[in-house]
Amino acid sequence: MQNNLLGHINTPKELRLLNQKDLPQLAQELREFIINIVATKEGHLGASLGVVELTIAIHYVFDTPTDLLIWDVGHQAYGHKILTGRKDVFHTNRQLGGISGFPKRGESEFDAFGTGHSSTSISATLGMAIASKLKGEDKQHIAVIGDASIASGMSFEGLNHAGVTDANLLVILNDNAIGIDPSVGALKQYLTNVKKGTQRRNNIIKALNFDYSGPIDGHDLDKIISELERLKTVKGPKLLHIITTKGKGLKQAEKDQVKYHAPGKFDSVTGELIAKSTLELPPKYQDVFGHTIVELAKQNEKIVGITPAMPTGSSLKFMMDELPERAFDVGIAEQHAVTLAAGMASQGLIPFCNIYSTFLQRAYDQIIHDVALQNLPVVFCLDRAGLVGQDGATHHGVFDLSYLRCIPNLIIFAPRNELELRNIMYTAQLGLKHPIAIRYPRGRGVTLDWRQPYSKIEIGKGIQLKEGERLAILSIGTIAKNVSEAIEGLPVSHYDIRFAKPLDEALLHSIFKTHETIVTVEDNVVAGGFGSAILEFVGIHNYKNTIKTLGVPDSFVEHGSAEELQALVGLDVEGLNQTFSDLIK
Ligand SMILES: Cc1ncc(C[n+]2csc(CCOP(=O)(O)OP(=O)(O)O)c2C)c(N)n1
Ligand SMILES: CC(=O)[C@@H](O)[C@H](O)COP(=O)(O)O
Ligand SMILES: [Mg+2]
Repeated sequence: MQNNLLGHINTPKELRLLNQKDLPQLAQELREFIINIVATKEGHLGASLGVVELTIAIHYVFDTPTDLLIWDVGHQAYGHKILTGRKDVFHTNRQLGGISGFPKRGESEFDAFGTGHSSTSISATLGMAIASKLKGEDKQHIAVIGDASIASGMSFEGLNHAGVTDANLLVILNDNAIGIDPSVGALKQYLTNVKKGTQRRNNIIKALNFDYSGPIDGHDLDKIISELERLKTVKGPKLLHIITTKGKGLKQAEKDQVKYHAPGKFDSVTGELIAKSTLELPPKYQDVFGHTIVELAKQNEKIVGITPAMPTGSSLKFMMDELPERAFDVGIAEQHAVTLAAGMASQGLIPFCNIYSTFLQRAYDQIIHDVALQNLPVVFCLDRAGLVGQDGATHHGVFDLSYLRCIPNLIIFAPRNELELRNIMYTAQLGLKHPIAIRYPRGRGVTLDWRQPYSKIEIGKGIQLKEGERLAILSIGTIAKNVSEAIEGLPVSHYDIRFAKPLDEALLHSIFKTHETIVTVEDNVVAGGFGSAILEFVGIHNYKNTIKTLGVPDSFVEHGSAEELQALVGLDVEGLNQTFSDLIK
């Protein structure tokens, strides 16, 4: 047997020169390559390990990049990146200045479509197939989508459309029966029945006019290759159902698929996680949310919890474990999650709808039309607000203040620390007359002793944190920590305005009358965000003070650690200190 096949392969063209019998060895080498690098550099692991054979087979059979290949979400595309010219830079994956953790058009001609958010692949690939037809081009269009992502509404919109076209579209359903957390819903049950052969006659995919084949073993290279060769000759929309194991090839990753979705650092030989000491560290905001909702829900039976497919990430899992009948994982279905919450609120329940800030973008009309317009008191908990770090541009939660602030009826609050998060959750469940959005970041807070007695927060009230002269700094949310450190020793005032809406106008009037220069600080884009709200206030009241708005600039911020990215946009302690010091010179 030939040794070190991967070492000689940099492109799919070179891959296609291999003898098919050597491909299992290549699969083994590719797996080891991924494991070795992700073990130290971190990133998504299980999904890429599960599609190693599929990745090789697709590039072996199809003429990529002429044939167009789209990876849904894209967190499983590490093997694809390595086989398409990025092996030597793969160690820079997700790091500042390095390659992206997701497919990206600007990064490679093999990345036919940028992804990161799920369930876009069928629509995008169908669009490409229709474009090829109109342009008279003869090529293949392949979407690879997981069992959790295909259950999303957008995927069904794509399938529904594709089924009445003659588009040359191949959808490969990579069914490993898990998303990040175990897949949920009736479709999961349906797919299980298909696998058991009890659903042969009423095939949903066939009913949508697709040529359905499978299910086949997605780790059997010969089987996949021969099926892909056959499908290449079939006209119209086709769906190949393959069964794989998430984490395939690393024992621990196969066993604990949730943990090894993105495990952090681990031992590449044993697979054991490298434990970080969490002693004496403040809690994650997610865990504060998770424990607090359980505490509150035990006292208030109207409280329900909702997550679209992120129970572990959001820590709603704590409530799902303790109060399973009142906590709902609805799958990758942000739009449904929001309107479901609206329905519940219309009947007197108090839904805490926890959605990552970036994923809530998908449910924008539902927030306006179903929640705010009817003034239903849904409690939105927007996790991962601000710069999230290595997931990069697709995942930063830096738009929410802008996209929410223009919506009537909606209260928008950003806690400065864990206690504020607990207290606003406590306040919200006491009963609000409006919906509220509470935004907080990924990761740890600042307060070790965070389980303190609850106190009610007055809606629309900001607070002064430090008294100074001339310069007033107005911050919102957890960026207050950087501001506090940056102003140590400086004669400036610092206010935590807390509510982007409604603004504390009385406090603002007093600030504008006592300070010449005002600086706003937020970890949201400056366009339309908190600073813009202050500028609107200034315009309405005709203040002549000098105003400076600091935040994320009007461009997409790439990947890197959250600290590096904050520094990049001038929101780190040093950058803020420099700006403030210059202003009081
Ligand atoms: C719109 C959206 N919601 C949620 C997520 C978070 N997310 C990323 S991967 C994933 C699970 C995907 O599961 P599946 O499609 O089965 O792929 P697998 O990881 O099993 O390969 C989720 C929920 C996302 N990327 N996009
Ligand atoms: C691919 C994807 O969308 C998720 O896996 C995301 O990376 C999770 O982010 P957190 O690690 O912040 O939960
Ligand atoms: Mg899956």
